[in-house]
Amino acid sequence: MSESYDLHTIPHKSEDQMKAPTNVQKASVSDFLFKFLVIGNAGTGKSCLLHQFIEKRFKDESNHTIGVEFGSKIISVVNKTVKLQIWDTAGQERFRSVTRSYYRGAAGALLVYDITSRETYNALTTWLSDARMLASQNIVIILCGNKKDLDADREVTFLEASRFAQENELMFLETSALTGENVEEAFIQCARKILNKIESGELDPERMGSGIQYGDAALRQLRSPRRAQPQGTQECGC
Ligand SMILES: Nc1nc2c(ncn2[C@@H]2O[C@H](COP(=O)(O)OP(=O)(O)OP(=O)(O)O)[C@@H](O)[C@H]2O)c(=O)[nH]1
Repeated sequence: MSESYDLHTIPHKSEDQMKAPTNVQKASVSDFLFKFLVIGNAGTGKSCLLHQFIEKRFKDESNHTIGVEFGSKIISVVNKTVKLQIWDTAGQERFRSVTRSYYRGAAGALLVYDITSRETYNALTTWLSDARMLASQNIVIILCGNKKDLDADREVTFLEASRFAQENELMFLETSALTGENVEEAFIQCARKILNKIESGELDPERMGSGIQYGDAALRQLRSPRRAQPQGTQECGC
C-alpha cells in the first residue's frame, strides 16, 4: 500500500518556517496531494497514530508535541496514488494559537479522543468548530476513538461516539496506535471520501484553499495533448 514516507519534527519557529519541508510539497509520482491534520486533546495519542501509520510500529516514548510535527506518506486509494501531507498538532492549550495557524487549507482531519477519558471526548465540539471554521469549508473529518486496546478502562461507549459522529457528519472508527488496529483504515477512509468528493464534483482541487493539489502524475495527464491525437487512436477512458 505505502510506497514512501517521511516523518519530521518541525521546531516551533517563525511563520515562514512553519511551512512543509519543500521537498515534500509536490507529490512526485502521485495523482494528488492532500493536506491532513491530526487534532484533539493532549495525550489522546495523535503522535502515536501518525507514527504507527508512517513507521508501522508503536512509538514507545512519546512526549508532548511542541507546536507541530510533520509526516508524509504515499498511499493507493481507488486506483489513485495520493500523497498525504500530515500535520500532527500539539493538543496542549498553550500551543493553540500556533497550531491553529496550520488549519488553513486542510482537506482532511483525524479528530482524536481517548476512549478512556471522557474529558477528551467532551472537548470534541470545540476541536470540531475550530476545524470547520479555520480549515477548508469542505474538510472531511474522521473521528478516532483511540486506545481501543484499553477497553477495560473505557469511559466513552462506541454507541455514543458513533451517534456524535452521525450528528456531526463525521466518519468514525475506534483505533489503537498501540496494536495498529484501524490506524491505516482511518487515513485511507478519509482520503477515499475526499477522492469521492473530487469525482462527484463536490470538491474542486483547483479551488484555492481546498487542501488538495494535483500531483505530477495527474498534471502529466492533464497536459497530455489528447485533442492532438489523430482520430481513431484515442484511448478509451474507462
Ligand atoms: N494503550 C495505549 N496507549 C497509547 C495509545 N496511543 C497513545 N498512547 C499513549 O498515550 C500517551 C500520549 O500519546 P501521544 O501520542 O504523545 O499523545 P498526543 O495526543 O500526541 O499528545 P500531545 O502531543 O500532547 O498533543 C503516550 O504515553 C502513549 O504511549 C494507544 O493506542 N493505546
